[in-house]
Amino acid sequence: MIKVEHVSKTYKVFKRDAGFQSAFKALFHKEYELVSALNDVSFTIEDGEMVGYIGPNGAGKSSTIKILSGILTPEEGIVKINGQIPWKNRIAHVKEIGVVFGQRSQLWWDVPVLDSFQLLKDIYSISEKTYKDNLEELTSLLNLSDLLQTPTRQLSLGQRMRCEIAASLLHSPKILFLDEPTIGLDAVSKLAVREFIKSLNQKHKTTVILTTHDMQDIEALTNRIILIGKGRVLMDGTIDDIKIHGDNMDEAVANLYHEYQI
Ligand SMILES: Nc1ncnc2c1ncn2[C@@H]1O[C@H](COP(=O)(O)OP(=O)(O)OP(=O)(O)O)[C@@H](O)[C@H]1O
Repeated sequence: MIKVEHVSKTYKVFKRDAGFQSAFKALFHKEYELVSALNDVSFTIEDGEMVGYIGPNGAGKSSTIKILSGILTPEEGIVKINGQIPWKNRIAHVKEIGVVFGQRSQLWWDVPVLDSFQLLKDIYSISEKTYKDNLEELTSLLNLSDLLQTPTRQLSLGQRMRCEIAASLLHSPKILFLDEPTIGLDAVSKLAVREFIKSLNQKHKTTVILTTHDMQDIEALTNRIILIGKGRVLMDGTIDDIKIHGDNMDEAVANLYHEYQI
């Protein structure tokens, strides 16, 4: 179970105007401003749920995922994931979660994908049997057999994303965080990724939290949606609760953003 209670996160940002003069001044006198990313965010997600976490650019989605995965520490509030505090019990926690950031890679760029998988096996202390079984299943479901010997840098975006998803699941995590997993993918690759996530949730009861701007992803995968804007949870409901705001999902979500002025 994921329990998020009254979480707030503020970034301290170094403030500097453009230009040489200002760069020189900044050597002696640094000015900072505070950017509020999350403001009193609370929600609970049960085991095996698939939840869409949506909101406009800068709403606080990635910050939430980073806090849930233990990369960031909030100033206020508490998060418990299967009884553990992500940023405190980091080693135990990372064994429970898989994370895919669509815009970043967790694979080593210059080595064949299989070598990255082997490294992850060692990092996560995955047993020989679990590794073999998972690799076999993921290779077959994500159609990886022709990609495993290829260095990551030579893969197309869609090929890489399938490998990233496999990499995040080698250690059989109970929870999967997906931050824009289909960004930039063509229609065929998007469908393949969606189908895989759906079957993963059905077969292994993996809890999935999905952030995306792609409303087709949301419709295909989730029923529950948490809408966040300007760092606050504005709505926690179903696809139907969203759909009543427009003729289709994109329009409904745009209308909601407009209504909430986010
Ligand atoms: N490392 C950082 N340093 C300073 N400010 C940051 C940092 N990361 C995020 N922010 C700010 O925090 C706020 C929330 O950002 P966040 O990346 O969580 O939003 P998001 O909902 O994931 O956005 P997007 O849909 O554009 O990816 C924004 O105002 C952003 O500018």
